[in-house]
Amino acid sequence: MDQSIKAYIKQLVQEAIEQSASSLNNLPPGTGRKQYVIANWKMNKNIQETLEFLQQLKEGNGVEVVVCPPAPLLYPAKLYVQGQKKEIQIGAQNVHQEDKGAYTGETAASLLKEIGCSHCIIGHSERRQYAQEDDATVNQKAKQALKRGLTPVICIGETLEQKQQDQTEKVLTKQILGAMDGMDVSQVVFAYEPVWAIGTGESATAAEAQRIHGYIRSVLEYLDVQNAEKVSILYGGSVNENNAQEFASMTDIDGVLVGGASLQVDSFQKIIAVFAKGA
Ligand SMILES: O=C[C@H](O)COP(=O)(O)O
Repeated sequence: MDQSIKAYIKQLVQEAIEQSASSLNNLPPGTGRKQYVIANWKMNKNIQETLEFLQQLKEGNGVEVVVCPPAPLLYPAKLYVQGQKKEIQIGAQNVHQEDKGAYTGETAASLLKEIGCSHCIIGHSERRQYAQEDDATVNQKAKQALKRGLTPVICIGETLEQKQQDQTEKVLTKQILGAMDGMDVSQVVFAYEPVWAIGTGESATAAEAQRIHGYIRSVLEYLDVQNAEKVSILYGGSVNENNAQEFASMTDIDGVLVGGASLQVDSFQKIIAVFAKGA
């Protein structure tokens, strides 16, 4: 990273720390930005469970509700919500970066679009860990998703070790600059998911998350000062019906990406209701 970027990032970190105190003063959430509640089911649920869940799930009342089931369930899920005329969107958990070809086991963005997906999660920490996806791959996948009309939900976040070594801002900056290379920031959604908070029951505090979201927005401003304010930045990591309200009250937290608590329709619906109040 060249020296001028390093100096700029240092300044951003300082500003984000200073701003975090003022942004905690109960400012209204998400100044006009879309509010999202996204379910990432990971490798859970079968067809019957999916349809039962979607049958019970109500619309978002101004919140963008996106359900991301495993790949084989995307099409039945889409057909079901379409048949019910429900404003619930269906998103994929992954996409391949190439248009088509000899990529066994992969799914093309064009096919996801054809079956009615609206969004695609990209760069989830589990993909980074188990499928060795790096920032360059995330960038290629996000470009491919956009090319085919899917909104990328780009996941970033530090590990526990990186947090303990005070590397959070540095790691996030690298992930953001890598993911956004040659891209228009206004076209994507970001999800800040600290790896240490995923599936552990130990979420970031809302204040911590707000400070980091403010920092992420500062880096987006560095890339595109005009559009950074429009980008929805979601928090993910042990969100549940009990802590959702605290996250929703933060000015730079524009929704949540929910794993475990999205598997039960009741708890997921309660999280949606929290964000619908502010939407
Ligand atoms: O994509 C969702 C995240 O990995 C969060 O999962 P979790 O809510 O089970 O911690």
